Amino acid sequence: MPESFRRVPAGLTVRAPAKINLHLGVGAPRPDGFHPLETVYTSVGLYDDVLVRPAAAWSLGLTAADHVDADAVPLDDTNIVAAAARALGILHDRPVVAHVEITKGIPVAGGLAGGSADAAAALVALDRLLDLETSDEDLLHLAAQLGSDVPFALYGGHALGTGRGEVVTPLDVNDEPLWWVIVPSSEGLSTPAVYRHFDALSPDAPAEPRSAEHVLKALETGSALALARTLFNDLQAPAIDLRPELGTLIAQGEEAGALRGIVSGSGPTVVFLCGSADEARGVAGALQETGHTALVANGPVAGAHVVAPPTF
Ligand SMILES: C[C@@](CO)(OP(=O)(O)O)[C@H](O)COP(=O)(O)OP(=O)(O)OC[C@H]1O[C@@H](n2ccc(N)nc2=O)[C@H](O)[C@@H]1O
Ligand SMILES: Nc1ncnc2c1ncn2[C@@H]1O[C@H](COP(=O)(O)OP(=O)(O)O)[C@@H](O)[C@H]1O
Repeated sequence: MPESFRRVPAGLTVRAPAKINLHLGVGAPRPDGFHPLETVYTSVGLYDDVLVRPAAAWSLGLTAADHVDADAVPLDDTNIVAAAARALGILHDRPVVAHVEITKGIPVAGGLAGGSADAAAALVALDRLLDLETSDEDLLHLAAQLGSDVPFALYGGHALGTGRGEVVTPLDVNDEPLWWVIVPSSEGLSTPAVYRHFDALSPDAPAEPRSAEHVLKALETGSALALARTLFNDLQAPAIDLRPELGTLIAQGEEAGALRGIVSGSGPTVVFLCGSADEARGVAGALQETGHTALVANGPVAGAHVVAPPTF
């Protein structure tokens, strides 16, 4: 083929999902300030996309869905995507620059790990764009440096999280789709603030976090009802103490037919596990009638993955 017909790929898009903690056991803070966790992550079909294009200098743009507060996302060096680019640059000892466009479907500061999804997507996208050939081991290591939830966003599926959440073991369990109704709040909650409130409310928290055994057993059965009975979140009490209306919302969704409602991670998003797609649509409709944003999604879904072929 003549050289003039060879085209250089102009960009690619990597998609990464939101997470829900099916179990979130939190222990007393460690000497480094982080809390030891035993958590079961699951990924759900609510996504952020990260598009990267070759560029001579770094630039970052954002487009957001209606239910996402775009103003809450910094576009300067403090964006976690910029931190991901710096971390890759340090590893490979070269500048990592690109034009990056984030398209956010995951609510900000919602307990759904949206920033972590962006970081994971950016690691994969920039690695591909610049042909860095970063090993999986190095990608996971960089992900853990960027945030406790970032390694899981690379994996997706169902997984056990230990350490401060960054030690991720994929779970080979029943992959029957689970149907969720996701209800974001108009204002986010700060993760560190919710952990601090956990410490204030639970001064005698045991060093070892509560085991995830019940959720793990329920996941093996593939029964949404069995799983609903075992959902557990140690950060729910502090999140509801900070935002009492979340308790009312949980009761409202359960009355509307959800098997169970629970605060997602550090909140304030509330997620409802439903028995089927139809039941999820019914619960979402009932909550929408009372003025809530209610999104239907299923999972588990894949972690960070390329969705668009290179554009020419
Ligand atoms: C609570 C969880 C549950 O999955 O998720 P979100 O609900 O925020 O999405 C996670 O632990 C959030 O993980 P992530 O948001 O990546 O946290 P990081 O950036 O690592 O840490 C932010 C801050 O949260 C607190 N933190 C985080 C993780 C942990 N195991 N113990 C902590 O005490 C610390 O104050 C830390 O400075
Ligand atoms: N790409 C990003 N997307 C969202 N938030 C970001 C991003 N980069 C930095 N942030 C900051 O991180 C904070 C936590 O964001 P997020 O990951 O959405 O929360 P959570 O862990 O509760 O899901 C935000 O309030 C924002 O200030």
